[in-house]
Amino acid sequence: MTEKLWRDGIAMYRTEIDEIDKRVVEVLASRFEVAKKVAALKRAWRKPVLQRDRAVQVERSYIAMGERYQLSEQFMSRLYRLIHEETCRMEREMIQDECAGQGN
Ligand SMILES: C=C(O[C@@H]1C=C(C(=O)O)C=C[C@H]1O)C(=O)O
Repeated sequence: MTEKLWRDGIAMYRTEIDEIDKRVVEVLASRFEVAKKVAALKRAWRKPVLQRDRAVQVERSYIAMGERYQLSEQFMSRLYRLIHEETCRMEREMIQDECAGQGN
């Protein structure tokens, strides 16, 4: 094995990882875009940002999806909670912005 084989091999895999990461960020951004629409609906209907039952249901579904790919329950749970926390933060920010815009 020469050093060049290592460098070519790792470079190839890292390019692959970089492309996948780009897709991960794009998918996350599109999820947050939908959450902005949810926030607009909640604002109109005066509903709370945090919907605990739904969050529990989605977390379970993350864990179940992860199982199919041998991803640990702990990882899937932490991943969803992180996404959920940021989604709620963004929804609240958006709802507050709209309130400010309407002079409330
Ligand atoms: C997107 C929503 O708002 C919040 C965010 C959720 C999520 O990111 O999965 C789930 C429930 C809510 O706490 C929603 O109510 O569906």
